[in-house]
Amino acid sequence: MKFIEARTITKRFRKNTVLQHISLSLEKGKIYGFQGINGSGKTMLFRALLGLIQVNEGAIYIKGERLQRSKPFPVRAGVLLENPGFIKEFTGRKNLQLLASLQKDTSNADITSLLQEVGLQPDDPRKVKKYSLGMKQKLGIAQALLGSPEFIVLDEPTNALDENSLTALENLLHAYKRAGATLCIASHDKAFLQRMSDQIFTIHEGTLTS
Ligand SMILES: Nc1ncnc2c1ncn2[C@@H]1O[C@H](COP(=O)(O)OP(=O)(O)OP(=O)(O)O)[C@@H](O)[C@H]1O
Repeated sequence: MKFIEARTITKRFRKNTVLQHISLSLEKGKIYGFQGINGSGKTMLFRALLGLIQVNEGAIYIKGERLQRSKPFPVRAGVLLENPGFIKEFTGRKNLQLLASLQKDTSNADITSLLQEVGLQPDDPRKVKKYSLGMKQKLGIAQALLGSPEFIVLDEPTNALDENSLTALENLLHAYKRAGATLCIASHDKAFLQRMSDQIFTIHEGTLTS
């Protein structure tokens, strides 16, 4: 069974068609790259696959189950979309602890290792409002990976990362893949996408090609 299947989905905002008859089929334990110019529809496609927007036509299936607004999302998903939400008055750890409290099976030790894995100091006393851009990006990635989700969606995860942090991110994402996660990654960094992806899709004006 496919992990995710989109069958001829179309999304329109009034007369503007932002996704056009997109079909795709994603397998478990693979990394899929998405490239395309600004405004081509990458984020919109991610929102649709996550059930965050309702499509006008077509359907999306996760592990064979049709996505429906009335039902909870069928698998645990971790998401980094533009402008991740943090509570800026809290430390990075406290932000993750808050999220983890919604998940029964994420311990403090898990949070410590995750912070280390993304390249943040687990006991950094600074509040997030004092974080640099790259640190916020790392915390956003940690939020997406918290609780080892089966489905990981990352929009521009390399933004603001230095060279060493980029290498660490690549290793980390490969580890999640080896553990069986399915990843969708949008990036303007072609070399990064080439290194990471089992398959790369290109989106152009809401239409998908591979
Ligand atoms: N809420 C909205 N209402 C109407 N149109 C929208 C809305 N959000 C995005 N769009 C339009 O949908 C299209 C696709 O946008 P999307 O954010 O998916 O692009 P993208 O490929 O992720 O771009 P970027 O590389 O800049 O992140 C664009 O034409 C955009 O203007």
